[in-house]
Amino acid sequence: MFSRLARPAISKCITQRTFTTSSKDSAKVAVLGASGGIGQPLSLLLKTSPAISQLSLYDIAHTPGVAADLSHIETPAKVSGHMGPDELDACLEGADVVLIPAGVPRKPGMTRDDLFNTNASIVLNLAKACARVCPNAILGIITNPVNSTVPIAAEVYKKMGVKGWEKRLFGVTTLDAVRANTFIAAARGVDVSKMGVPVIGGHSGVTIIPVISQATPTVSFPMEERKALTERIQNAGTEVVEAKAGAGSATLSMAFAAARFADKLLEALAGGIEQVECAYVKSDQTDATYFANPILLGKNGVEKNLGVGQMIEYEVGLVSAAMDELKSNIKKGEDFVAKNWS
Ligand SMILES: NC(=O)c1ccc[n+]([C@@H]2O[C@H](COP(=O)([O-])OP(=O)(O)OC[C@H]3O[C@@H](n4cnc5c(N)ncnc54)[C@H](O)[C@@H]3O)[C@@H](O)[C@H]2O)c1
Ligand SMILES: O=C(O)C[C@H](O)C(=O)O
Repeated sequence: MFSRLARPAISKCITQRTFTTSSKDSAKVAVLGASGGIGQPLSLLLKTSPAISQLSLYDIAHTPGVAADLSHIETPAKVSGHMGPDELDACLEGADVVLIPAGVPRKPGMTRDDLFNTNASIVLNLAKACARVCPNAILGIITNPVNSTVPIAAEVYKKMGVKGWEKRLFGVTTLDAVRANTFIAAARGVDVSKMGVPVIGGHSGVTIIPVISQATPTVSFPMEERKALTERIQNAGTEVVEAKAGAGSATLSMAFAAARFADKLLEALAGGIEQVECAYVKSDQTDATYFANPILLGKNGVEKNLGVGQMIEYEVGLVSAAMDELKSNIKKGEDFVAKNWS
């Protein structure tokens, strides 16, 4: 019942930042929403990446200050700050990777879907600019609700005739795996830097599905404890929102997660060692047309979708329970672009 997949290890801590590629492969990375709670610590972590030669920061506010501050750090990446729509194209020109944490976060009592009305149009407009200025860049969307904002960006790319976007568009769900690794390693006293737990599905409530039966190293739990851990991982975002009591949602752990995703992506794009990370992508693995599971990253983005793998009955039930919400979130994003396209 507890079968595991033969696939490269999913978890590698950012503190083990080992790049096999040389600086000549250095990339331009753009962060849209760079002055925010996620944007600032994420930009800090990216500034320390040996794989980045140019860090280009965009926001509607405060970017000159954030860029000036980061530019004093004694690492090679050159930093530029761009503020307001007139400077968006300059930020994106020549970008290899664009990370988008622009948009409003939750307050206590809200669901991620409650952010749709504000964040959908932000992502639509930013995706339009990316499709026009850097259509071949890899796009990593952090803005919630991820289950819907990724389909929004996809519809924009389709409408603007961008080819091959399916390999380059990612919903960044790395934080779910980071949390699963942390909680499960702690529950079993395992070295967290060696823990790898795939988290599949989407990025909200029941659509977050930790596949504990595929954890490496193997861990075993009685069913009650397995359920409790699963629910804690599903509700971890809300745990932070409530603890911050109106001051936003996860920012520091999210910045760590997005930087880890970027590290792996940049290593893979430069032709280094193959990397695996769970991410929410265009998918034919289930009935949902977008689905997160382990992805083999390569020179062009998605090298291979590694699929959901074998699961125990409990986890199969979690996938079934997620389907209605996931499909409706996807449709909501697609319908939004259809109704608001101009
Ligand atoms: N994918 C995940 O796992 C995950 C985790 C945590 C948070 N999030 C989401 O990330 C988003 C950002 O969270 P935060 O805590 O950084 O919020 P924040 O409010 O601290 O920062 C958001 C930033 O976006 C900027 N912004 C707003 N509209 C913009 C636009 N049109 N163009 C460029 N920038 C714009 C704001 O000026 C601000 O600096 C939220 O939607 C949140 O729900 C996702
Ligand atoms: O919970 C949130 O609203 C932010 C983010 O999606 C998270 O999982 O922390």
